[in-house]
Amino acid sequence: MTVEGIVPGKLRLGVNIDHVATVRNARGGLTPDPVRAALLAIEAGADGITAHLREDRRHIIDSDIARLMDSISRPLNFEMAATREMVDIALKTRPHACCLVPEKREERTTEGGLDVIGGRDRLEPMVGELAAAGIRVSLFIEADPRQLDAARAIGAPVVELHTGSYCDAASGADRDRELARIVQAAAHAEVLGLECHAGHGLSYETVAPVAAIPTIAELNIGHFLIGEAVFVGLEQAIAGMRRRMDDARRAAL
Ligand SMILES: CC(=O)[C@@H](O)[C@H](O)COP(=O)(O)O
Ligand SMILES: NCC(=O)COP(=O)(O)O
Repeated sequence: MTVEGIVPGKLRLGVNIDHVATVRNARGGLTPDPVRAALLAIEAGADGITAHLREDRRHIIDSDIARLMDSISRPLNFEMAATREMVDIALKTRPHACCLVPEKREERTTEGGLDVIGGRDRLEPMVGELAAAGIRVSLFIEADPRQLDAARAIGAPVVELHTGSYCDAASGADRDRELARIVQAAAHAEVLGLECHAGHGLSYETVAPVAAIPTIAELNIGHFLIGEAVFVGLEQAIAGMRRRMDDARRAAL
């Protein structure tokens, strides 16, 4: 299935619009509209849109997903917990892609990767159901080769490496260590034949070394871009990220 916005070999940018909805929900109204943000992001060069429908609907709500499906011309990457409720919503909605992420109501944001090893029996049938519906399934995991092996074993074609520990590292040495884990995991994904994405916490300061990893096909970035957009606008914020990604990838080739 050819999907507009997916060019083989290009490092794609998926813009996560969750936190436009966070601002909207702060007052319970209709603005700022995350769908308008998605349309502007696509105009600014986003290759896809990511939206996380959390169980507690703290930001993206069900009608946002429906309106995104009706409005955007680029692929929707629907982030969701691995629950029956969310699988049923995904099967009804049929987004281009689903990314299964761990979720706890008490967390401020995603705290870690999906435990595919421990949750294999529960995850494998869900991956199968979503894939059978023509949805590209990715698993949001730590940069751990064992989790990649498990993702491959249950038939997920894509993994997204959690870059939070790398982005949040307290020192240069810690950041270098976390980056090395991501580099090794991305290489392992290629050996396994898995498409490799990365995301969480990426910013202008941290994106280049991850974008330089040649086997990574897509970066999903949201919180930093929405924050930057408060000061310079969404188009300029995205253009700045796109430029840093492309410069890093070009320098690495
Ligand atoms: C999985 C991930 O890292 C993010 O895409 C996720 O959406 C983070 O959750 P919040 O957007 O609620 O912070
Ligand atoms: N899966 C990562 C994502 O979609 C965006 O994460 P963040 O940039 O909002 O931390």
